[in-house]
Amino acid sequence: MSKPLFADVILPLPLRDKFTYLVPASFEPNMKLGVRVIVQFGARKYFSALVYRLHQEPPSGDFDLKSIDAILDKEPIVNQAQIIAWEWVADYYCCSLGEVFKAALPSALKLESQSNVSFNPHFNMEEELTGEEEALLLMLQGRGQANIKEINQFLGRKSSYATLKVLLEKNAILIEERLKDSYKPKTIGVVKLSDQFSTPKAIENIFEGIGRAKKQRELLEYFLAETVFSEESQNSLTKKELLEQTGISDAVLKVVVDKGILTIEEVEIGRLIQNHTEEQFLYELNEAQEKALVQVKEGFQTKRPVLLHGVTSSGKTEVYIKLIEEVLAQNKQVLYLVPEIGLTSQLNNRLKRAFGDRAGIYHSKFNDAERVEIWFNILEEKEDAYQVVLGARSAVFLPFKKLGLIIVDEEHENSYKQFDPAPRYHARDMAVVLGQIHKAPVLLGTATPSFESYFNAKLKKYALVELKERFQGIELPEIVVADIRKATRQRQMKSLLTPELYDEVKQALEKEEQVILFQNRRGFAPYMQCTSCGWIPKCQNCDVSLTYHKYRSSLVCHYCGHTTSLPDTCGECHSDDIRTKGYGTEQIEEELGILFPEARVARMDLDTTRAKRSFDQLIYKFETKQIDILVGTQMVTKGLDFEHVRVVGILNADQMLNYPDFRSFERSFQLMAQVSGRAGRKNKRGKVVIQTSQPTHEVLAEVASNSFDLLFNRQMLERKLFRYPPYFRLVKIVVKHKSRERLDLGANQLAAILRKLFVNQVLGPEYPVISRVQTWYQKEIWLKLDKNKQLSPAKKQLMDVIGQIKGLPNNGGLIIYADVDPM
Ligand SMILES: Nc1ncnc2c1ncn2[C@@H]1O[C@H](COP(=O)(O)OP(=O)(O)OP(=O)(O)O)[C@@H](O)[C@H]1O
Ligand SMILES: [Zn+2]
Repeated sequence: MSKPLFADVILPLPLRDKFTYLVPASFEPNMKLGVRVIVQFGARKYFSALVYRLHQEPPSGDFDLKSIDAILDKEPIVNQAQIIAWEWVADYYCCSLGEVFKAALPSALKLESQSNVSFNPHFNMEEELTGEEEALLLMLQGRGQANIKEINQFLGRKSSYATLKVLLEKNAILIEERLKDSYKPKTIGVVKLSDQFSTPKAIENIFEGIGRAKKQRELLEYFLAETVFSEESQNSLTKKELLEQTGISDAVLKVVVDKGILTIEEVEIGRLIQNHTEEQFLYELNEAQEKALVQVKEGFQTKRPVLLHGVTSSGKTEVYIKLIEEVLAQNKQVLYLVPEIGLTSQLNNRLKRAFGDRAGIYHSKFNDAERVEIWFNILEEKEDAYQVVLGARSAVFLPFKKLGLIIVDEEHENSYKQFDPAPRYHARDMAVVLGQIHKAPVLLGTATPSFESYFNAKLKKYALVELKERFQGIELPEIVVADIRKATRQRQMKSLLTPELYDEVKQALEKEEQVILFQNRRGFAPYMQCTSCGWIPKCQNCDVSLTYHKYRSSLVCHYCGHTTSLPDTCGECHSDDIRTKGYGTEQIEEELGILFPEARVARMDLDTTRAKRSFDQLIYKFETKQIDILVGTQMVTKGLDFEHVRVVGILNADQMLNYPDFRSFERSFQLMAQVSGRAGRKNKRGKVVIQTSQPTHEVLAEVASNSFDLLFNRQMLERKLFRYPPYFRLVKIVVKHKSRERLDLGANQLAAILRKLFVNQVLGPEYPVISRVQTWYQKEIWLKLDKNKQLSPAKKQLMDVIGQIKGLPNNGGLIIYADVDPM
């Protein structure tokens, strides 16, 4: 007898280990790395797990070794390069492979015990069944589908898996129904003559069956005229065309079908081939771009990532497009990352113009079926697979096989970092790793580099290429700093606008030019306050004030969504004089309507862009000048390319500059330079007005003179002194508990052990700016690790300590996780 085979599988759980199962002998021939299997875990739970390793070493320990219950895939659904990347993510970001697995796969490819079970329509009814099996099948047939819990209830058992397994083997049910269901290929109805009318002779008698039914006759006549009697003599019409052209109802067609004259067949069509786009043209690069292109390629030769630092509107995108063209010519794939979904539609149009249907988008707002289809297209290298994938963060997990180039646009953006849940990965850094795995060049592009990347360039870990001029040689916008306090003192404020900004907006409108106004607060007012006692309405679940949203006339928590109506009286002193404080985008929009009644104003923030296409619609309207002034949060700042924007206003720079974080100056600079960069991109120089009550702030002077190096050098001294990135590596350890006392206890225990191990590299525990979110109190401990020392052992120690603390009695209900390179 041959030795038994074992499979180590990855379960979609935050557990650190791999789990070993026995492969039943009958499964052995079909067992492969990278296929999904159904396994039992714990007493009652079933999961789809991924086969990670196959071997013949029996696991040690005398526990009850379970077998694999079913194999879900014929072929692997992930490739080897992906697994290597996952291992890196799990190791570097201190999480389990299971968590990476969970994040990487479109959810339709993960089924858990909630999965739906349904009756298999192809089931052979002659098959012998027990009474219970039959009852269950009847139930499934009647209801269409049921989840495992419902089936347990139906059978009156804790676990019905044994029964399901038998039915699965008999081909009576589909467990992967949720997968099949959402991944069902899209079909269209095609109408044909039924077989008995396949000869011309038979057609002569075709109307006999119709009799005098007028509508049926009309329908059939049209069908015949367009098919057998037409010049092209095609043999079918789509149902849609037939009904639309004749204006006859579906019911009439059904009668003709029931009479056995016509048949309708459902034919699969690719879901993604929606609008075909022809490749049109590529722009010729100008001299500066051409030079940058050559330098980028030289950088690639050295096998290092290249940082392309080009001012806003210098034409970086066109340089990328040229590079992509060359990679496609070698028949390789390109991954083009952008920090936000909102950016994909403008860019996609530019890519389609150059590469037609070879370019396409992938991101998390797509529905499951679309994502699965893209996944398999790429995995199986199908004909209509995108060769250029434009995507947000999650696109790094696609099953690429032959990546020839990775572009990370706006590489400085924080939204590349996943905040919650694990894996808390940074897509830019993962792109660099993917580049190593695939031996593919990596290009990071931005007008305002992150300090991390710029530092890497200074250390020659990255090659640096610069583009210092705007395309067409238009000067960068003129930046004016406007003093809010002075204007208020002199009573010159026009509502929320300083006279400087008001005048610029007014002039722009007169000349039919466009304006962007930026304020990083949505809602009407960030908070309300009682004028007599100072009381501020706060969220019941979080330690934050509630934001006033006027259009909903309610107070909303931006951390947990908790919504309440407006208070009539103060919660403390019962005074009825409660006023709004500060202002968000909603208020600016309203005020502009009063200041410039003739202007068309629109707002772009989370509240106005929830619907799937709303963002694209706003951009389209602004592009086509149906909007004069666009008010928005950071959504308006990045990457967008508009022709007619002349004026950009930053309503309040103080909030950014005063934010308590070691990166706040770096971020303020990036944000202000980026939003300014939307002005004067074509034809004429733009103008930017920054409103502030600290007009002499050095960061503002640096933004105004576009002195990135000045800011960088100054800030880097501080980073070194206070041991912050990019000199040191940070790990933030977040501890949460519903009880404040238990949190304090657990956090202190953890910090004490960490101090023993890491001595003076430990900071905290401390409450972060917001000490309670969604009813959880939270504290943070920070590790500052030496970059030149091995990180892996330190992280392993850390994870061990975390496990140890969680396991202590009294620490139930404590959540602890590590966030490596927190943003
Ligand atoms: N060689 C070229 N020929 C024609 N048009 C060009 C060329 N290069 C750039 N442009 C146009 O100039 C504008 C700005 O270029 P692009 O959007 O590529 O700049 P960018 O450097 O990516 O800017 P940002 O950093 O602000 O996103 C675009 O409308 C682009 O189409
Ligand atoms: Zn809240």
